[in-house]
Amino acid sequence: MAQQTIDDHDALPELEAAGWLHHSESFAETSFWAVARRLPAIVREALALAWQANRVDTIAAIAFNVVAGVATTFGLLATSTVLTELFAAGPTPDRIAAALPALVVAAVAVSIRGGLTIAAGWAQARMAPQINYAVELRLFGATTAVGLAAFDDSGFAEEMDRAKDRGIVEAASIVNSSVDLLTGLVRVAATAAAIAVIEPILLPCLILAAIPSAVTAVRMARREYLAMLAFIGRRRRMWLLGSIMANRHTAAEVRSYQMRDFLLGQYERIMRGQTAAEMRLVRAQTGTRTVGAAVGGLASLALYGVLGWMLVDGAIPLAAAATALLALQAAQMGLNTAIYATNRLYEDALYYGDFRAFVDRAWAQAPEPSGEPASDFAEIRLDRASLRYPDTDTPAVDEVTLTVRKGQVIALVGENGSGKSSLAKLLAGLYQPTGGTITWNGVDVRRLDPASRAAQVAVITQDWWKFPFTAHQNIAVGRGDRETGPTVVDAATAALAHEMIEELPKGYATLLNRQFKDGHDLSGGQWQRLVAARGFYRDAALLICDEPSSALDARAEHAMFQQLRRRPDRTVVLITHRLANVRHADQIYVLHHGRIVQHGSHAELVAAGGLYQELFHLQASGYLG
Ligand SMILES: Nc1ncnc2c1ncn2[C@@H]1O[C@H](COP(=O)(O)OP(=O)(O)OP(=O)(O)O)[C@@H](O)[C@H]1O
Repeated sequence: MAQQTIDDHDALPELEAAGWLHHSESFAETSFWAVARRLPAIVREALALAWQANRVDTIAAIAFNVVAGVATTFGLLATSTVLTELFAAGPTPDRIAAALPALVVAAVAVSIRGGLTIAAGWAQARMAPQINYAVELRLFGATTAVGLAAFDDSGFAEEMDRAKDRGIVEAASIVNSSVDLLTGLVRVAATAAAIAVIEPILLPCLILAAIPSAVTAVRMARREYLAMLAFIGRRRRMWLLGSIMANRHTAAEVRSYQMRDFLLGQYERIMRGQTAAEMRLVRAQTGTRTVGAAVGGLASLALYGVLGWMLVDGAIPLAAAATALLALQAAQMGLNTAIYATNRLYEDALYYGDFRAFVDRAWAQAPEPSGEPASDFAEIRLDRASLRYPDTDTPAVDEVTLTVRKGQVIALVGENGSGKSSLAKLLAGLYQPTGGTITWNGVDVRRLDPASRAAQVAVITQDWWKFPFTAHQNIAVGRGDRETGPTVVDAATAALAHEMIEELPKGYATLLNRQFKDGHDLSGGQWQRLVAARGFYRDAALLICDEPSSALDARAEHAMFQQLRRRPDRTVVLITHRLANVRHADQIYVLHHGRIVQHGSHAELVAAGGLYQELFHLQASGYLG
């Protein structure tokens, strides 16, 4: 038989662009003119952003640039007077003496312009950190508010990455580019004013000469952005592979399964495609730049040709022609600044647009903070409640009807994938049902304020995260606003975690992450005790425990289930595969393919026969001789 390789099974399928990206693509396909039309709105938006960050700096950056522009006009006009006086007939000392006042004005104007430009740059540079501050808070405010269901959309994670990686940076950048654009335009206007005074016909020629550069700049920005969209799937895959190959948590598995060749091979294959695509982009951009520069050069040549022709023709005196030349050069520099800023602004605005769209969409998927406050928990009832995840054919929870009352211990059991965790998430309010209803003390949960309901629920999840906080913080985050109730030590003691924490190098103050100095890691079971302590610390009326003992040793498991016994003021919903631990539950629900197929007490279910009895006997037989 031929040897099978991992690639035979397409181990890493292509990562397709997600649905969330479509909006950005259609925007990116807009034309040059559409962009030009959008430009004022982008600038307005950038200024609003700057205004929110710091009004004084915003006003300073704009005002200093405008006044510097006015100084430029005066400088040029003064230069024109200087040249006229110098080129006039008469003895040289007289000519110099006549030019002197204008020379002083020109020198003062240049000094003022230089000083103001530095001051404007200072104000502009101050804005970036302040904008970053505001925008980062805005992003993470949204990512933490969005409902859990949003994370089931593959595009959400992708767009979140982009908003985080590029969107934040671009916010400060669009402000910068907008101020640069204004600066460039002010310079052009200032020099144009001087040109208009000296020789108006040169003005339209100047504008015509600038068109090739503008078109080139926008073309290049569009192509860059579209390429980024096309690259994103590949880059994401490279990032995923890179994080497997250079990660402390994966290092052991990568070595024990000897995955090195496979991972490097996959990386190389993707990298090859990516490198080729980036080279193609560089070639295309250089082509566009070359054509743009050639056409732009010819246009400038034509402009100077017009000036030369006017001079030869006697339509313009020599002094005016010399000043016009200076003004044209200054105007072209201003135009270049403006065009370069437009180019950056266009590209940055595309990224920033993604960021904004992401934040808006995330907020649209955040639970409404309105609704009536949830009264103290007495009963939660599911009536034919279903949960179907996006893009799945079958519901994970299928028309489940059950009631959980205060003081009860309820168990959910069933084989892998039968829907236990999904049902627990519905009970916890992490998802809204996609069918049927859920009522909390008789009120439809959709009418309740989500935060007041969540405050009464604690979930000890199956797939917890190792938060890089201290041991104390890892427990205390269970309820950040604790005023009464158990202390962190009480909760740790209940979860059999206290002694283990005391033995850490800095006890409760030990940082639980090896990637930082003096950081420490825990074993799987030790982490699980800490996670349970967090759940106990939350001290909620409805405690949902999803496989809380999967990594615990026999003693810790025993202690854990002692803690989970019936208490009149608390309700426990317990998910476990170790059926010995659910014997004392008031009601056991057996799930299969998302449906409740049996329910009753342990004795009733064992006596009834069926799935529960089968699973229980299978497990029990392991303990018998
Ligand atoms: N976020 C999700 N998106 C899409 N499908 C999901 C998601 N989470 C779970 N599922 C699917 O829903 C079904 C039920 O999963 P669930 O995690 O609720 O099962 P479970 O009974 O808790 O399993 P286990 O005993 O293995 O923990 C499974 O088919 C699973 O693949």
